[in-house]
Order: sequence, then structure tokens, then C-alpha cells
Amino acid sequence: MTVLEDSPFVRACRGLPGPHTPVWFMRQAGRSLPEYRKIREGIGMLESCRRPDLVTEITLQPVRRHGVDAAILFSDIVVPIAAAGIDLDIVAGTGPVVAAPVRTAADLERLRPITADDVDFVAESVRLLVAELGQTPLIGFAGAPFTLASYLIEGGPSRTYLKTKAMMYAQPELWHALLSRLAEITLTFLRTQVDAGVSAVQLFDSWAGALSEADYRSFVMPHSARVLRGLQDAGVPRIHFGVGTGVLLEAMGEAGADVVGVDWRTPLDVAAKRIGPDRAVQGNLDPAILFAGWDVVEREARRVLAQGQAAPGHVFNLGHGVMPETDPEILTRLTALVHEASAR
Ligand SMILES: Cc1c2[nH]c(c1CCC(=O)O)Cc1[nH]c(c(CCC(=O)O)c1C)Cc1[nH]c(c(CCC(=O)O)c1C)Cc1[nH]c(c(C)c1CCC(=O)O)C2
Repeated sequence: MTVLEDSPFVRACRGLPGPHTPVWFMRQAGRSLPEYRKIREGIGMLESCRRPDLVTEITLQPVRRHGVDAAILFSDIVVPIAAAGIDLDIVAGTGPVVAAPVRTAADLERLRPITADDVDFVAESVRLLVAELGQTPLIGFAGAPFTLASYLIEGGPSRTYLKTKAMMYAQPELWHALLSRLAEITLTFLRTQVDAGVSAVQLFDSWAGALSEADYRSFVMPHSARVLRGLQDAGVPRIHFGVGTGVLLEAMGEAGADVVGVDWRTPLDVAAKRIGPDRAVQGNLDPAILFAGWDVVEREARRVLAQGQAAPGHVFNLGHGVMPETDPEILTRLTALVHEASAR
């Protein structure tokens, strides 16, 4: 195993002091970078995720350009469910689209368990990256059972999660069977990445903010906890992130996270109080602020750094992913600002 324990990123995840506050950006690899748009020309998203040469190059692009403190594996949350036998595509500008949604017990048969061999291209990509990255940690990731289930049940992105919630309330047995299968797939996917050498993992429950705390605790948390607790002995920090999860932060920590990701709606000092003294926080500059001019970016980044002091460890990030229209030079400048302003 190659957990880079002395890196500023892993130290902050563990609540230990370091030379500066580490920073990386969700979706740092992607359409905001001209070199990404160029390399992806004529190659589908899923195909590019399955080619270790492309994965390696795309993952390294933002590390070279911005000097961020961590790389995140270039992949997608639907990669393991495609490997599990679900016919799906990632449509540019839309997101994952599932050919035949999963809505009945019979449909669930199409989602089979996976083994490490089904995602061997991911292990190969991680090995290549760890060799290239040297002292910069690589973050592995997966989608959490609820967020994955929402794509499978709705058939694509949704704003209301009507079919997802209808299944959750009306067919709790089918719901729990689906989420436990997704938890097993997710755990295998993350274990494969850990075994190949990632220094941390992030579990993305991007859409869990659609739920009340009570429903999150009874319908979702046991399955996410199965994934996070299943990695307890892996020795890597576990980050747990969602959008609009202000009321869920405590539960998302309790599910078995070392670091809780926070979006821009909850100030980090408030979040740290909710999450408690045993876990670090990650976040939470509003990605829209990057469009407001440098003076605003600087002021807001300093505010985020100050509020992050309330937690035992702080990993600077945006509150959600980099928007494709973002000027990449702002991200480079922001990375340098975070390093300078937090230098100890
Ligand atoms: C919900 C979700 C998905 N995928 C992911 C999530 C959780 C994170 C979040 O909340 O944003 C996770 C993800 N997807 C991608 C990464 C790469 C690593 C990184 O953060 O740099 C990560 C961590 C690449 C990608 N995944 C996708 C792209 C864009 C497709 C492209 O470049 O052709 C990238 C770079 C496609 C995708 N895949 C998904 C969406 C919503 C989209 C965007 C659709 C679009 O705007 O085109 C599902």
C-alpha cells in the first residue's frame, strides 16, 4: 500500500497539522481545460474511462497545470454499474442515461455483482498514476448507493427523484435489495482502487440532499455505512460528500467517514460543529464565485480558510464540481492563494 501519510492532503484528512491547507477541486479534470477537450476529441466518455493511457494523462493534466495537492482518478460513478452489466451511456451535457431503468425485482437481476477483474482497467490506471505522481496523493472514488440508485431507477438525471422516492416508500424490500447490491459493487470498486494504490477515497452521494435526515438514516445510511465501514481496515482516509446535505452532515460523518465534504450552503464552522471534533471537513467555495472576478474569489477563499479552522483538519475544495466554463487560470491562482494564505 502506498498511502502518502506525510503529504499535506492526507495529514489534513487525518486532522494533523501540515505546512499549508491542501487544495484540490472536484471535477478538476474536465472541460474547463483545453488540453482535456483536445485529448477527448472523438472519444466517448465511457471509452476514455476504460483506457489507462488516457485516464493517466487526463488525471495528470490538472496536477501539472494548477499544482493541486491531490489528483483524482479520471473515471465516472457509473463505470462500475456498466461493468455490472447495465446498458448505459454518458451523454455530453446531460450525464448518465440508462437504456432500461431498474424498477422491479426482475430488473434487479440485470445488476450482477462485480469482481476486481471486471474493472481491471481501473487498477491498471491507478498503478500507472501512482508511479507518475510521486509524492502527490491519488484519490479514488465511487458513487454512493443512493446516488447510483437514482440514475438506475430514473433512467437518467432527475430534479425531483420521484420514481426513486416512490420505490423507497412503496417497495422498501426491493429498495433495500437494490441498495445492498449497489453497496457490494461500490465496495469492490473502491477496494480495487485501494489495492492498486490510491491514498484516499471519496464516496460521492451527490444527490442525497433530496432526503430528510430521518429517511436518510433509515433508507440510505446503512448502505453507505456498509461501504465506508467495509474500508475501515484499508488504511486510507474516507471522504463522504453530497450536495445540499446541510441537515445530513452529522449522519454522513457517522456513516464512517474521516472527512465530510460540505457544499457552499453551510459555512465550514457551522458544519464542523454539526460533524463533531473527530472528523475533518472538505470544501466549500461556491463554484459560481469563480465567475465573479479575482477580488471576490480572494475574499471568499480567505473566508473559507478562516471558517475551516474550526475543524480538526480542512481540505480546501469547491462546494461542488468545477463548471465547464470556468477560466482555468483562476483555479491556478486560487491554488497558489490557498497555499500562501494558509502557510504555517
Ligand atoms: C453525479 C456524478 C456523475 N459523475 C460523478 C458524479 C459525482 C460528482 C458530482 O456530484 O458532480 C463523478 C465524476 N465524474 C467525473 C469525475 C472525474 C474526476 C474529477 O473530479 O476530475 C468524477 C469524480 C468525470 C466526468 N463525468 C462526466 C464528465 C463530462 C463529460 C465529458 O467531458 O464528455 C466528466 C469530465 C459526465 C457526467 N457524469 C455524471 C454527470 C452529472 C456528468 C456531467 C454531464 C455533463 O455535464 O456533460 C454523473
